[in-house]
Amino acid sequence: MKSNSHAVTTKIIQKWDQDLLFKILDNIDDVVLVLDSDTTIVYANESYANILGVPVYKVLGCRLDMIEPDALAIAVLRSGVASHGQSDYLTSVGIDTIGSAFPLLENEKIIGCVAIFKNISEVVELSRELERTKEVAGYLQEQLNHKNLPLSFKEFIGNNPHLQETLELAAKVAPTNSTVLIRGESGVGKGVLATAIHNSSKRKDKPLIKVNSAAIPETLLESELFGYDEGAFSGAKKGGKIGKFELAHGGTIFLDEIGDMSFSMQAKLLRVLQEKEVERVGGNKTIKLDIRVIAATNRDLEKMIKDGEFRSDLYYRLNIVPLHILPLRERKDDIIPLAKKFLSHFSEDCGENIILSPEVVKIMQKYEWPGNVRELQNIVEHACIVRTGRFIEARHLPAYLRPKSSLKEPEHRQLNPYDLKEAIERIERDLIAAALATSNNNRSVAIRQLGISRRTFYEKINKYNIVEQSKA
Ligand SMILES: Nc1ncnc2c1ncn2[C@@H]1O[C@H](COP(=O)(O)OP(=O)(O)OP(=O)(O)O)[C@@H](O)[C@H]1O
Repeated sequence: MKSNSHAVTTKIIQKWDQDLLFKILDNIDDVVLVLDSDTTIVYANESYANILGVPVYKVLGCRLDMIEPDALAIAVLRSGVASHGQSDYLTSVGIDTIGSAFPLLENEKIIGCVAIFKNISEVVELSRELERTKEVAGYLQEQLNHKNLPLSFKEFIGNNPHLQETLELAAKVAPTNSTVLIRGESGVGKGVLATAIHNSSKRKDKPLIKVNSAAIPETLLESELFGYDEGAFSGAKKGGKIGKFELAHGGTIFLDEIGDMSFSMQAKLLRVLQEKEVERVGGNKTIKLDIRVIAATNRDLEKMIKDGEFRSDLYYRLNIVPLHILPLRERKDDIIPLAKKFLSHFSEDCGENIILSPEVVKIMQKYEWPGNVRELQNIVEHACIVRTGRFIEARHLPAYLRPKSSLKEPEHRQLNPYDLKEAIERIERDLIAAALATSNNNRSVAIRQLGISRRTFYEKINKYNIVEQSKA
């Protein structure tokens, strides 16, 4: 079949000689390269010279393993196995290529290799541009998700759809004077949400007074909340003391941990909320109040009512607009954006761009976060302090978060700090993981940053078992 098609060609072209063949090869856009068995370049067409930027005669006779030791053609020459449609990065000239290579055999012996490939740097650049555009689109989408939310809500990080619903409802109720009850586990951001609501209300220029009912001893809570008059009790300050309710006049009072308030205190609080006036302890004057109430709790108030621990009348008074913030384990999509937000604070402080390694991303996504966002924030802060370079690695996390294998390592084998091979491997592994993390898992960008060939890159990610994460 092949000899037939050649026969037809020779009929059309009468003078079939080497010059003509070379002219044809020089006029095609793809690079054609012929190597002999020791990788010496025995033929290169004009396209190759164009890529290199030097005339062909300068490369003829040169050994490719000296110019481009990781080139696909060399691997084909050594293995004897042809390769088709394979992409390759030419480190010496900094271009991405795609092509094929096949060995030349004579008496079953490899005597050389032919490589045909094209420069796809423009395509790679376009795909990189596409990646960048996607990133921008993602960012704009994020902005759009927040489009209905007032500016003060931008501080509240989280794109989880359920969370967004909560934020939208919060934004709707914010400009009103309605009482809001924020529910959610400890550390989910109830305080942050209360601040966002206050800051987007008409009261934003007036005080937001926070009271943590669980942190104030029962005996002091009443006077803390309502204030006292001089001589109200032994040890009372001269001139009395203004209470938190009075302080919040014109603004908002945030009653945190409302479920931890004693039953008798609940009755006093209810009276103040109903009457909208307060009487200082030991005083006989009522003080009119203009306040907005935001309460929060991590307790199961409904169960507490059943158990006789929480007053149902106060519950109904507070539960006018309930807002529930999901625990972090139920909105895992928010973990990395939150971690990045905290990282950006530390990065700003130290003037460095601190980055999470892919392994850390994986660990964070897997973990259940019983302490919610507060725990995440603490862990990021801890890691930023103990890290030595720009990258946060698993070893910078608290021991309870680290994978067992990395904890066990020192027990099983004594690390020799002078073992050069091990040290180089460690650095290689860390750099590749870091390059992937910084490039958002864009392999081409990572390869370029690392300055290694695509093949070497793949060999190494297999060798070190580096697992890329979904884009953070
Ligand atoms: N969505 C969020 N965006 C940014 N920071 C957040 C977010 N949620 C929580 N945080 C941060 O996490 C920490 C804990 O938040 P916050 O105090 O509001 O939680 P909480 O639910 O009120 O906790 P507790 O019930 O223990 O009072 C704070 O430092 C806060 O800045």
